[in-house]
Amino acid sequence: MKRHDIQQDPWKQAAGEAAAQLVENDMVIGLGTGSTANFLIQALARRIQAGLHIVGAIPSSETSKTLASNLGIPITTLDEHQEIDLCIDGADEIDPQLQLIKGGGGALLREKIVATASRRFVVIADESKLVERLGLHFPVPVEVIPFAATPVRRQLEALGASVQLRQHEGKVFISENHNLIFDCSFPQGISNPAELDAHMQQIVGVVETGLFLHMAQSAIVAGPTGVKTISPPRA
Ligand SMILES: O=C(CO)[C@H](O)[C@H](O)COP(=O)(O)O
Repeated sequence: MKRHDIQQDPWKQAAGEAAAQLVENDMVIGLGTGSTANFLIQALARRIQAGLHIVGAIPSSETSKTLASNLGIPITTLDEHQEIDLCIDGADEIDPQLQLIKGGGGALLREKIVATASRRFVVIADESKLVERLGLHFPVPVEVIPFAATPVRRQLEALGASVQLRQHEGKVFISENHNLIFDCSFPQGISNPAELDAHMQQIVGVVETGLFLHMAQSAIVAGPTGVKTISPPRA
C-alpha cells in the first residue's frame, strides 16, 4: 500500500540532508524508516566520514539498521542508551499541529518506541505530506496481534474505520514484530485524532497505532520553493 513517488525524491533528499545538519558530536540518534529517512541516513554517514562523532544510532527498523551500518554509522540499542538526544523520521501525513500519521512502511511500533525515547523528535518530509486534516488521504496503520485479528477488526470498524489487512507482494504483510497491520481509512478525515487514538489503544490486541500526536517538536519540509522548518502553534 505504500506509495513512493520518485518525483518527490529531490525534496525528500533536501529535507533529509537539512535534518542531518542538526546532529551534533556525541549524540545518540534515533533513525527513522522510509525513503526520506534513507536520505537522512546517507547524509549522516557522509558527516561521520567527514569527522562527526556520534555515540551511536538506534534504527527503527532492520532496513534502516542495515543501511546505516553498511554506511559506517555506529549502531547502538535502547538497552545501552535509554535516552536518545534526537530522533529524525519521515511521515505519511503532517497536520498544522504537527500531528502525524506514520507507518506506511510498517515500522510504526519501533518508530514510536524510538520517538518516545527521544528528547527531541524532528519529522522530515516533502511538502506533499502536509495536510489540513489527518486521514483524508492516508489510512491510519494499526499494528495488531494476529491471534486477535477478527475481534480487533470488528472493533475498529465499530469506530467508523474501513479496515484493510495490509498485503505486500501478494502476501499478508507481517511486521518486524511478527504482527499484522490493519490500514484504517476514514473517508471524511479524522475530526479528533486524540479521541480516535485513545479508543483504538483500548482495544485488546491492538499493539500500537500510527497516530503520532504532539510528539514532533518541528518538521523540516522541502518543496519547489526550498526547505522550511515548521513548529507547532503554541497551545
Ligand atoms: O512511517 C514510516 C514507515 O513506517 C515512514 O516514515 C513514512 O511511511 C514515510 O515514508 P517515506 O519517507 O518513504 O515517504
